[in-house]
Amino acid sequence: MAKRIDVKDVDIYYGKFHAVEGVTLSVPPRSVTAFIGPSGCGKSTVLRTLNRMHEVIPGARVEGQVLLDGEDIYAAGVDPVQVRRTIGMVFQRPNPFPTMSIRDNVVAGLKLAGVKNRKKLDEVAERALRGANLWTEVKDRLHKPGGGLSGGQQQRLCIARAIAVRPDVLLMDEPCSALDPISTLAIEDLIGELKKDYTIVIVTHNMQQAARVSDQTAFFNLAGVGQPGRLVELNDTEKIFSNPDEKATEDYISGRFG
Ligand SMILES: Nc1ncnc2c1ncn2[C@@H]1O[C@H](COP(=O)(O)OP(=O)(O)OP(=O)(O)O)[C@@H](O)[C@H]1O
Repeated sequence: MAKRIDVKDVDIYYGKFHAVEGVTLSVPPRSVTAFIGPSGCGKSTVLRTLNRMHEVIPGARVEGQVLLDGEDIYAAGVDPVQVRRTIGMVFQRPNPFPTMSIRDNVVAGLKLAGVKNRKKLDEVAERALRGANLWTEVKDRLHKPGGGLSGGQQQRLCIARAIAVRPDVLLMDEPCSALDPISTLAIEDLIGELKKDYTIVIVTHNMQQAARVSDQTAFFNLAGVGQPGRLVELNDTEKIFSNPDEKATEDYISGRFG
């Protein structure tokens, strides 16, 4: 079930380095939000704090609140592993387990959670692969290794793996940057389908992609070298790309900056 995300006054540090300052934003359920901005402004850093993935980086630290349907994911007693199951993530480079079968890749999370029933696992694998628009391409080779698929198929396999555990939110960190244009379009179409069921946040360097897939766009920027990244503007995607409120946004999207 798609849920709403509210980020409230979040600051993010890597050790002593203040990477991101004062970010407040909301992501409605069943919508796509794109994060855009120049390299190093903190897009991936903010994305990772939405499911506590930054905690795997030594020294990374967050101040502020991230609420999932009003519940603070950083509250005492909240299990980060559970948070990451509820808020799934797809990375820049497709990262299936290469020697594991396609079917086992998809249900890896469920198996880890102790689900053993073969029929149930087969059902989930089919549902997730259909959801990721990959079923017809792989249904006759489910027991072949995931590493044998094309890059675009591998990325859809990773999306299937993410949705197999029925998350509420899907985070995507430049999911098409390693893909060719045809595979990119397949993923973009898929994002359009998935937003009927999920809340989606996508980091992208490709502004046309942000314009094509997202409902709202967040533009991040740096005030200067060595300064923390900040959220400059969050608005409807149509407005960001036609008549943004901030001059810095307009300069960036019109190519006068970055
Ligand atoms: N693991 C890390 N350890 C230390 N500093 C980091 C780490 N990851 C990112 N940073 C720093 O935090 C800042 C924000 O980086 P981040 O990767 O979030 O930016 P980004 O906007 O996603 O950039 P890009 O578009 O190039 O991927 C940068 O100054 C970066 O060097």
